Amino acid sequence: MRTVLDARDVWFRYGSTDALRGVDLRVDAGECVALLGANGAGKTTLVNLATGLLSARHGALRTAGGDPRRAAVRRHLGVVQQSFGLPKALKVRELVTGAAVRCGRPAATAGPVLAELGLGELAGRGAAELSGGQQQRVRLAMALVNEPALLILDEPTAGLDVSARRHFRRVVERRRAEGTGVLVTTHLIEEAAAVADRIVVVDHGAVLADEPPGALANRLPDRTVTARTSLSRSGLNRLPGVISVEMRGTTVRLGTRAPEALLRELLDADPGVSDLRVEGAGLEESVVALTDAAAPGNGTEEPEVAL
Ligand SMILES: Nc1ncnc2c1ncn2[C@@H]1O[C@H](COP(=O)(O)OP(=O)(O)OP(=O)(O)O)[C@@H](O)[C@H]1O
Repeated sequence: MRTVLDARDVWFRYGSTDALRGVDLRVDAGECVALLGANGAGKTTLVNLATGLLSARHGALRTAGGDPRRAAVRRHLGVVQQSFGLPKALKVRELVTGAAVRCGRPAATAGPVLAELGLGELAGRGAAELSGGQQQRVRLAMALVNEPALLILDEPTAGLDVSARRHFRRVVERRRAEGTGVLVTTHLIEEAAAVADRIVVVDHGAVLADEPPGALANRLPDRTVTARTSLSRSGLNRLPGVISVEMRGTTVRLGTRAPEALLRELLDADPGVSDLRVEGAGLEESVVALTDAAAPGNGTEEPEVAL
């Protein structure tokens, strides 16, 4: 299998902030990898390294064709980033045609891509006259028009409605079936699970997990039980069904996949427990679970987790 993104032991620092700390990441042709992390985890920094905007302080990063800092290599990339503003003076057709020509493709390649993305009727409109969702479709058209070996999508469906999101995914899926590798960043577990062959979880610039969605889901909590209790961290960790433990004073948040059984155990272990609440679990609990799992002693020791 051809590799279209290969990052090895990549480190990057802004001033005194280590944004990436020894990241390994690989995307093969025809594969979709989701980079999942909370705000500030390091996703955009990695994307900026993969698109040649930044240079790694240490480590090696190659995309299809070689070093993405070289313009000839970037021609094999398609990138969709919300922060990439569209020149307002240009019309949709000019934007997509321009993207094709800049990558050495005939201007005529724009037509089918505009049609595929439902932009045919908007082709004569100025970028300033488009809705946010329509602008995002234009960005995708510009990214696809050079038939990229690697498509990088940075939070691509943020702000899109359900049907636009579905359409966006279908278009990406089609390219993937044709052999394009896809790297998509998100902070939504559901989004990552819906689109990816593999999910790479990053936190504070380090990779916590790199697994297929099914395998990862079994290790992550889908509910949190919040309570006030006098039980210690190790006591809480020993309760059956506990996947993650966060303590804030006497309030604890327990990640689990079996909330009913855990509630029974908790009430048995501490009859004085109060303020019980069961809610859905999110990325924060997942990161705690993965951090705990990676810690010595499998998280059964007393030290506070770093969150
Ligand atoms: N230009 C910058 N100067 C200094 N620090 C920065 C800069 N850009 C990012 N950082 C820091 O680097 C770390 C990683 O940021 P990055 O933008 O890569 O995260 P992210 O996962 O993309 O977050 P988000 O989901 O909020 O976009 C954070 O601690 C952030 O504060």
